[in-house]
Amino acid sequence: MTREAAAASRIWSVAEHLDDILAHIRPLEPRELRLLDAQGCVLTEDVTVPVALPPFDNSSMDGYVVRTADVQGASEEYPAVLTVIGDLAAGSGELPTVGPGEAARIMTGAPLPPGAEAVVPVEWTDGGTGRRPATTMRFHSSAPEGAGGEVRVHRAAEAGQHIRLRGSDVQAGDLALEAGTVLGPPQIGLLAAIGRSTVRVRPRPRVVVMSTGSELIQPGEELTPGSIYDSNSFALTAAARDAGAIAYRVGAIADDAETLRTTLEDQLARADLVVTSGGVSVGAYDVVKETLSEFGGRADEGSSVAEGRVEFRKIAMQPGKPQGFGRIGPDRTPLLALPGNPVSSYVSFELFVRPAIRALMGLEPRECRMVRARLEISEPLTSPAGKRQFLRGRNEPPSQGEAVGRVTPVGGAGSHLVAALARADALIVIPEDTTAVEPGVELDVVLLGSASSAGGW
Ligand SMILES: Nc1nc2c(c(=O)[nH]1)N[C@H]1C(S)=C(S)[C@@H](COP(=O)(O)OP(=O)(O)OC[C@H]3O[C@@H](n4cnc5c(N)ncnc54)[C@H](O)[C@@H]3O)O[C@H]1N2
Ligand code: MOO
Repeated sequence: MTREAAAASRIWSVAEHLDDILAHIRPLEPRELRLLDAQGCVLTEDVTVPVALPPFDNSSMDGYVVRTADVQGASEEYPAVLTVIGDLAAGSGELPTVGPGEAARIMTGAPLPPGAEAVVPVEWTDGGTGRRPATTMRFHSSAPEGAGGEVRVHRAAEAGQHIRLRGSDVQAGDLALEAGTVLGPPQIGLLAAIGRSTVRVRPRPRVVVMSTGSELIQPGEELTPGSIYDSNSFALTAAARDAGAIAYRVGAIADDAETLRTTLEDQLARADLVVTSGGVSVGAYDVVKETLSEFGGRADEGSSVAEGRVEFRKIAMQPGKPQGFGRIGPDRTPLLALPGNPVSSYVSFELFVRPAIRALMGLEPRECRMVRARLEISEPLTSPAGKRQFLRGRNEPPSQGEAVGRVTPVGGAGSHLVAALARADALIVIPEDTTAVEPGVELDVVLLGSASSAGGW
């Protein structure tokens, strides 16, 4: 038997196919990116703090800076009466010295002037009005003569009260973020706070999504007899973005080997990963299989994948049985060829493409949002022997007192059921050796897409 024939007759498990894909994917080389372009990416450098945060002692309240001795024992009945010598706003440069019997108005974040020992919030004073305790402050002037007048302080303050000390967040030389950190919003905020404008990360992979099939019409155009709208290129591009990639959608390519080959050659220039849909089963027009089995192939020894060819396999799963994987072109760009049935291609994305994108980003590829749930059905279900079945379902988390949640199938097992897929938020996993499932049985459930990252409020 030829190697191709042997490969074609072998049935791969879901795990074997994924293992093979991941064994042939290396994380992308790190690059220096601007902060917002690095969102969701893995940091590849240890980032140290160049200057302390906060960079200077500053007020945590709008109020007055005082010397503690001046306000000792102060009360509403016997207020401490202080002369106001100026205004300090956040960003103030020149600072007046606060002497005995003096105070300066200060805003949150403004630097502490010399002589000041504590901040009394404006609510502890009359706000300079000579009346009842104040609730707000009005702008005066940074000039001492403009700030004017007196303030009555109604409460004592301890040294350091309402003051944020220089370096109380991080000190110069501290490790701000360790290599390996995934940059979410707070990490990007910290990098900006310490003055970094760019950072070294593994970039988002560029994923080219191509659907194939002469029957495909782009949404917005007229359907002709026998044609259908190309939905896979949209679903897969959206899924690639959802997984963190920069995704390029290439509209449907006709079932023509030459067109497919030249389009692929063009697209390889901007691809870290290529995803195709359709043309991988045994039909007469399955050009993806025909074209890619040969694409960039070399006659040397080793596996097809190492040679820069795409190998087509049968996976013990439903939907998603026919799959192709290989590395093509001069850079040996990984390519996953997914089956054309819309549910099959989307399920294949979640099982194989999402981990591949994560691997390229340097993230843990197999991080799977899996929960256990009890199956809510009225009649027993059957499942094909020897295949792992992924039924679409709606998942409900456990109610109070329940150990596991519930999952209800949506639509049937048919891999053309896009409307049911759009109502689903989970895949119900029926193991290979299970051919019948009873109501109430507990099963693994894969939570789909970004729905799974919702916080547990
Ligand atoms: N004799 C056999 N026939 C089939 C087998 C088999 O083993 N023996 N496998 C079936 C399975 S399982 C699947 S899955 C499909 C895979 O087919 P292809 O990857 O070759 O895909 P196509 O034939 O191109 O299309 C299948 C189906 O999906 C529709 N489609 C394709 N692309 C899109 C798109 N971009 N948007 C929306 N819908 C799309 C297409 O019109 C077909 O209806 O093969 C089975 N057959
Ligand atoms: O992938 Mo087919 O069963 O996977 O429709």
